Amino acid sequence: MKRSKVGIVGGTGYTGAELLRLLLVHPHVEVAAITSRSEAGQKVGDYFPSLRGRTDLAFSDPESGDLDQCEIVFFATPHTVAASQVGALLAKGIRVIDLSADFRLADKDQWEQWYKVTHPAPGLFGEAVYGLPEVHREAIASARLVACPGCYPTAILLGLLPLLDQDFVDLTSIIADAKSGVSGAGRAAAVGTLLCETSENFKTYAANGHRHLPELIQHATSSAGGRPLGLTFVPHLVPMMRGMEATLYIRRAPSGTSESGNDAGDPLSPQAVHDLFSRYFESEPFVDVLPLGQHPETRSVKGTNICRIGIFRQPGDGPIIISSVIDNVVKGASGQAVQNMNLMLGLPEIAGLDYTALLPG
Ligand SMILES: NC(=O)C1=CN([C@@H]2O[C@H](COP(=O)(O)OP(=O)(O)OC[C@H]3O[C@@H](n4cnc5c(N)ncnc54)[C@H](OP(=O)(O)O)[C@@H]3O)[C@@H](O)[C@H]2O)C=CC1
Ligand SMILES: CC(=O)N[C@@H](CCC(=O)OP(=O)(O)O)C(=O)O
Repeated sequence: MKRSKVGIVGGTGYTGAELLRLLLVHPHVEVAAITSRSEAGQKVGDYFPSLRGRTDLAFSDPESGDLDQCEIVFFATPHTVAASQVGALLAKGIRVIDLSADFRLADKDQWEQWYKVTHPAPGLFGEAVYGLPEVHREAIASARLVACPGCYPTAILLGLLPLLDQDFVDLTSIIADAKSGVSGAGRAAAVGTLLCETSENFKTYAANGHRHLPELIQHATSSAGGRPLGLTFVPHLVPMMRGMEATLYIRRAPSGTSESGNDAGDPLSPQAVHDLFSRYFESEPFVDVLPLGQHPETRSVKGTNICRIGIFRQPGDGPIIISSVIDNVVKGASGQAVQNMNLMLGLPEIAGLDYTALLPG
């Protein structure tokens, strides 16, 4: 079978390197071009010793034209880079998967307010399909521009989805308490991610409003059929390299029944919520709903494209508690991008993504 040619813009960053790790052993595609401004001409295997012997590719300059041979190009670049460059690729019939936030929001003014810069491609607003396969699988398959979700929205939305269109849930009081490994900040991040700054330390950041908040609200509201949604989202930085955990607190709608959470017939009992999640994700290859009472761990998904979910409730009529874990660099970025690519190329969705986490890892 002929392999489809794919290219990567931003090959020296964390998500670019992770795309390489996944794509160089993918059975149906060939990485034909990978760009870096700073390392153009350098052999990929010399730059990343982990990839020695896996490829003869060298980084090329983004302006070299090497991407033109590709059927699909990934942008693993900071915000605004994809928006500046995708127009030219789309005009040549090349499909694009953007890992950055350039096309995740529907409203240009809102995007500019949160990203504090003028959007370089206003004409492409509304064009991209949001690359969360669990919601938009069919649209992704035929899309020419896919906007991969942020890592926090991936973990949080997957933990909320089955509940969003349920009348018994109070959508106005959801709390998402999320923690990310340091790699989430990218390789180019400076002092804030140094070992001395992050080890033996734990902190909130962007508690006044993280830029993933409008992305979360937009896509959760859409899955809730437009019902108004109130979400408090606070991210934390934890001293580990990879991994993300989101603890979600979801309360009963004021009009809902208020019997004890364990009563038969109570839609907010742990068993009922577990049944709902199990049915919802039954045929999803990358979402694993744990048996009741089991706590998901980030190390159980490290290096994999899996989102693992646990469901809990404390005695009384308190909130349902969902714990959702992903590897921020895989399901939160590059793995999800490959999952989207598989859909776009009509390949099995799990092709090149069937990994098990390292333990210990
Ligand atoms: N890290 C993570 O867990 C996640 C990251 N993301 C998003 O994915 C994108 C990439 O993130 P990450 O890999 O962490 O970032 P890094 O900072 O690690 O890498 C960025 C890459 O982009 C290249 N680059 C920078 N500026 C330009 C430019 N103007 N033109 C072309 N290439 C450029 C850099 O190479 P060079 O300078 O050599 O050209 C480098 O290879 C970001 O938008 C990020 O927000 C999304 C989800 C999770
Ligand atoms: C730990 C850390 O700093 N994480 C990043 C999120 C990474 C990500 O998904 O961001 P994009 O929306 O930029 O793609 C942050 O909070 O800004």
